[in-house]
This record gives sequence, structure tokens and C-alpha cells, in this order.
Amino acid sequence: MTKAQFIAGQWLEGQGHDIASQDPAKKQTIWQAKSASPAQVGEAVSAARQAFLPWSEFSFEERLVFVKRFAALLGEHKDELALTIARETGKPLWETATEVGAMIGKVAISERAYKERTGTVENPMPLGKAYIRHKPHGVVAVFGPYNFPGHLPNGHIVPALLAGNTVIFKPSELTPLVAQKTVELWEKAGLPQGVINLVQGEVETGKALASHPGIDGLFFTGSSRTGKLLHEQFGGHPGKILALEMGGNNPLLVRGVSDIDATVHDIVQSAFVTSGQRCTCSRRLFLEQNEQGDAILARLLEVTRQIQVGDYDAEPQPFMGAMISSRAAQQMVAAQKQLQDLGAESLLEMQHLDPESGFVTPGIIDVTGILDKMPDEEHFGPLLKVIRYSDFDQAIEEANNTVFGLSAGLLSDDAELYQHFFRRIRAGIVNWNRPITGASSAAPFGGIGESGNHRASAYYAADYCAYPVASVELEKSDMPDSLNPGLKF
Ligand SMILES: NC(=O)C1=CN([C@@H]2O[C@H](COP(=O)(O)OP(=O)(O)OC[C@H]3O[C@@H](n4cnc5c(N)ncnc54)[C@H](O)[C@@H]3O)[C@@H](O)[C@H]2O)C=CC1
Ligand SMILES: O=C(O)CCC(=O)N[C@@H](CCC(=O)O)C(=O)O
Repeated sequence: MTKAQFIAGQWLEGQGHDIASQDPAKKQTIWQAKSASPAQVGEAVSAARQAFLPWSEFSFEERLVFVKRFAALLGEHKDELALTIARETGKPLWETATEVGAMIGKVAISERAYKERTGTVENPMPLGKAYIRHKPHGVVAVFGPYNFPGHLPNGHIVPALLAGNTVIFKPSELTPLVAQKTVELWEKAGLPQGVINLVQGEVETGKALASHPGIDGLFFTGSSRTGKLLHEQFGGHPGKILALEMGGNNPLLVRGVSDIDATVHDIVQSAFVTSGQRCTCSRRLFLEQNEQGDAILARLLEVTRQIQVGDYDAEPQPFMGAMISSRAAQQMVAAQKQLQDLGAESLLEMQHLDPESGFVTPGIIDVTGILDKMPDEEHFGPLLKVIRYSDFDQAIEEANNTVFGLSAGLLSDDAELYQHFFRRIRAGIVNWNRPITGASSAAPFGGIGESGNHRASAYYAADYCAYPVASVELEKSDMPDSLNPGLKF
């Protein structure tokens, strides 16, 4: 049985129940273990607490040595890790190679972000000096999603460690092997014991960790449903820091473009990359009700019909791999059926290619006629909803008619229209003539509404990994030149 829990520098067998990981493309079990029991979660928290003081007392440069060693190891093991991500998620190898690249790039970016956003500022004063410095929170839990099982948890872990926190990592139960391989590299990098701990398991493991009184914070990337539960759970604990990166129902608007193929490429890249399993993916496409709108839609259907779906290791490589599981694929087909039942018109019906696997074809559905009854839900897969519009301001209003606010975009040759769109659209990522997926790690990454809680990650992760300390410092106490009224010395 795999020793799946990494606690205080030891790989241990779980004391919970059997868990497994499936390859959603080749339908094989690729990993089996036992989940962490609540007692083991408690041991991981204690290990992280014990490791905290010495780790936080290292200088930033000393911590950076370990983190850079980890980046070098990622480079050495990049093919193996890319293959593991592909096997566990179904994503094609061309894409998982970029995921490992993003993990490596995260280290230099987080170093810059730490110094720029949470470094030390020294200001001279008439007497002594004023300082702004930053300190780590302590023991933090990191919760990861399955769609980027390496890159997204890494986006919390690297800045958390650089800032001096110690970590308990709870990965998605759908991607335990990627988590194990990643933590093995941290171990190889020589991280002192207890600085990073790994607890594997399902929801009950997550609950045991999130509710543990010994954590000082929780950094979460995952669904809005879970994020909201955590937010409720953290209510009444103002001292604990909670960073939530959640889902979206992201709009992409099109009006007045000169290059239809470039526009269709941006739409496809926004809606169908990673089989639609990115939180930034466009879910709603707004096309004008005119000749150009018709032409874009016709070309979009033509290109989408030809999208290659296939095994992660197929040659030539497919654009889309399998979804994370056959269950996720079934849920997407059920979401499509629900929209059809409400009266939406399927322009290209999404098909589940094999009921046992995660393979689906991309779907496009016209929901213009059912806007008043359409659920405002994130359908996390390759299903694009088309909305035809006549009035641009009404289209923006409808684009904003969501509880989410993660990414949004405009495809148009009109610069003034973009300024107008930018002023009115509500989202944390707003692009012009670019796909709305593929956000940069060198920029803040987060959304408003039910997409997040105003603690953007990526470049701004440094902000939630440390708290600011303001100090006024004098080498020795001095009597002031004049005393306040009523004092006698
Ligand atoms: N805004 C962002 O940065 C991103 C958001 N996402 C969102 O993530 C979702 C897909 O990821 P999933 O893995 O399905 O998310 P999920 O919410 O199901 O799971 C995320 C993590 O929370 C844990 N968890 C689930 N229920 C829990 C509970 N009641 N208490 C404590 N822990 C619990 C899971 O075990 C997992 O480790 C999509 O909604 C997507 O939009 C994904 C990537 C990036
Ligand atoms: O976290 C970062 O370093 C940048 C944000 C990022 O990588 N976003 C990706 C993934 C989004 C998702 O999780 O689904 C993107 O925008 O495509």
C-alpha cells in the first residue's frame, strides 16, 4: 500500500479508508492508498507548528535556497511530472508540459513579488526610524483543485514558504499522485521536516484540516460551493486568513472584428482549452444579431467540429484530452440536457464518447431564448453558451448578470468600445482581443462576487502570505524636548 501521507518528514500509511486515482483516458487505476485519518491531520498540523519557528527565523535568502533547489528539481523531473499530470487528469502532454513550466516560473516570480509587495521599507524620522516589515502567519493549509494539480497549489505553496509559513497541503482527491510527486521533490530539495506536510483524502480529510483549531490560515483554489462552505466555517475567526480562488461564469463579447479566423481562434482558446476545465474559460459568448455575428458563428461551428479530442500521449497531439472523470463528463452532458429541456437550441451537441472515460466532444448551445430561466452556474467543461444581442449595452448588462466575476473579454477592432466595455464590465481579469484563459503569473489573479474574496493570487499571493508590521524604532529611549500638559518630571 502506498505511503501517501507526508507528516513531519516521514511518508506514512493513511489510517483512514481506501482511496484511488483513475486515469480518465485509459481507464486504469494508477494510484491506491488509504486516506489520512482526522488524527493524522492533527499530527500534520502539530508537525507544521513545530517547524514554524525555525523556518520563520531563517532569512528570506536562506528560505529561497530551498525553494530554488525545488525549482531546479522540477526542471530535472519535468517530463516525468508532465506525464503524471497527463495520466491523472487526461490533459494532453503539450499542455501538461506548460503546466510544469509555470510551476518552475512561479519561483522567480514569487521572489520578485515577495520583495516588491511585502519587502521591508525604512523611513527616516526626526527621532529614530519607521519600518514596514512583513511576518508570516504561521501554519497554513493549502487546498488544491484537480484541473491544474501542480501549478495551482504551487501558486499558494511557493509564496507561503518564501514568506516563512509552514504548510499542510490537501490536494484534490482526484489528483493525489501529482501531489505525491510534487512533495517528493520538496523532500529532495532538503526542506526541513514539518515545513511541508501532505494529507491525502476526500472531503472528510478537507473538513478535518479546515476546521482544525491549529491552523492560522487556509489558501483555497476550487469550486465556489466549497469555498462558500469554508467562508461560513471561518466566520467568527477574524484572526485566521482565508484566501479563496473560485469559479466563474465568464462572458466573452464580440463586435466589429476584421479577422474572423483570429476571433474564432480566441473564442476556441477561451472556451475549449483544457476541455473547458479552467476557471477562466469562457462559458457565455455574446455575438451580434447581424451578418458578421452569423459569419463568426458559422466559422466557430466549423472549427469546433474539427477539434481533435484524444489520448494525452497520442501523436499527433489532440487539442482536448479527456475530462477529469467519466462522472464529470456525465455531469456536463446532464447540464446540456437541462439547458435543452429549458428550450435552448444545441448548435453542436456535446457527446460523451465512451461512458467509462472522460472523453467528450465540445458543445455549442444557443441560449438566447432562455436567458430569463437560465441557471447562473459554472458548467466546468467544454460547453459554450451563445447569446445573440442587438444592443451592446444590454449585452454588457447581461454579461454582468451573474453572481461570479472572474474573467471577461471583448473581441473588437474598436478601441473606444473597449474603453466603454472596460468601464462597465465586472471581473478581475478583463482582456481585449486575447483569449480570457492563460492568465499571467506575473499579474494578480482573482475575481469578484462568488469568484473570490478579494485576496487575489498569482503575483498578489505575497499579500495574503504575510501580515504587515509597522514599527517606530529608536536605539534608546530619549526624553522629548517638551512635555504634554499635566506631566511633571
Ligand atoms: N479561481 C481559481 O483560481 C480557480 C478555480 N477553480 C475552480 O475549481 C473547481 C474545480 O476544482 P474542484 O477540485 O472540483 O474543486 P472542489 O471545491 O471540489 O475541491 C477543492 C478542494 O477542496 C476540498 N473539499 C471539497 N469539499 C470540502 C469541504 N466541504 N470542506 C473542506 N474541503 C473540501 C477537496 O477535497 C479539494 O481538495 C471549479 O469550480 C473551478 O472553477 C479551479 C482552478 C482555478
Ligand atoms: O496562478 C497563476 O500563476 C496565474 C493564473 C493562472 O495560471 N491561470 C490559468 C488557470 C486558471 C484555472 O485555474 O483554471 C488560466 O488563466 O488559464
